[in-house]
Amino acid sequence: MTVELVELVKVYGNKRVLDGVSEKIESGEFFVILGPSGEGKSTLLKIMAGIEKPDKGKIIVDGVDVTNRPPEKRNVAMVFQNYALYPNMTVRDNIAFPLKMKGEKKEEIREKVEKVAGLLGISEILDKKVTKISGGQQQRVAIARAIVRNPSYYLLDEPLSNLDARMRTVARGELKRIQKELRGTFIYVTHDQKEALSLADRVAVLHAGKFEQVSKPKELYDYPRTKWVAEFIGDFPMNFIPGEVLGEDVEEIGFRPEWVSVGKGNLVCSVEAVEAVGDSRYLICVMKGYGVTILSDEYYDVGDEIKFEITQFRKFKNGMLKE
Ligand SMILES: Nc1ncnc2c1ncn2[C@@H]1O[C@H](COP(=O)(O)OP(=O)(O)OP(=O)(O)O)[C@@H](O)[C@H]1O
Repeated sequence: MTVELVELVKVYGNKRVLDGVSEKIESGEFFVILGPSGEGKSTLLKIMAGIEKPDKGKIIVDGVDVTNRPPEKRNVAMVFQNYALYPNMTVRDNIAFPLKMKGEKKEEIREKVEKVAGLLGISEILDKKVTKISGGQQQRVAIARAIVRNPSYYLLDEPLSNLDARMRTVARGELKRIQKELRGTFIYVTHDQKEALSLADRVAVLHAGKFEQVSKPKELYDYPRTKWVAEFIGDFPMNFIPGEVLGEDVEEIGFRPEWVSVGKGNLVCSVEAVEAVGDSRYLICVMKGYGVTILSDEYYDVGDEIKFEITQFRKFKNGMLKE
């Protein structure tokens, strides 16, 4: 199902949390909404769910205006950060619950629950109480319960945030697989840019009440449309220096820490701090009075002077990519 956001506006008190958000989310797309805390991601998701009403704008699902429909009339699956399972029930009964509420037949329920449990790899624990399974398993039960109704679209609000770092990486891969198998339209909210880049078909960066950029992950990383996006995406922000420092006739030059070749070239900087990540080192340096971070495979120490050249860069003017 396609989900169309049309000029959505939401105001709380005197704060315009959403200030005209528009985008068409395609059927079967894994669409990630990314932004720092407090930018209105959850508000946007709640509007899509029908829990909150927009002050202006519309939500169109497969051509039908659902803006004024309550959640139960939208056939939408929701998985939130603080999913609540029914603690006194088994895994099976938790997953079956929404189907029972709909009055489906016992045999049908059984079939559907077993199918979705297989998809999520929790068939073995169906008859355990949810209080007797791990956090990661509980997370899957919550996802299973949300998807068992075969909804039109899926809304996920940081559903992996309760897992530890390693489990999260595994769970991401699984979620992507499930989405492909279901051919579902997944709309996923996170503040974690790594998560966004690894999961999404397209990422929408929410900033100042608008989608500042909607792009495929690689394009978002390589061609950020604004300086704000360039600094928000990446383990380290993109470096910015005035164009004239490099002899370029443009206001600012932006380059990522890895868009350099260290040990050659005619630029020189001095190392102020070193941050090791795996096999590589981020060298936090000063060049002609400007702070730059560059990635190096070689070992350098604080105080070293190093030569480098920039292998690719982007031009920016007034905070916008100039192309
Ligand atoms: N019901 C409400 N009443 C008043 N203000 C609200 C309400 N819900 C959210 N806000 C405010 O709207 C802004 C956006 O909140 P929202 O939860 O949507 O952000 P978020 O991007 O999801 O952040 P986080 O990642 O921290 O959850 C915040 O400033 C928040 O305080």
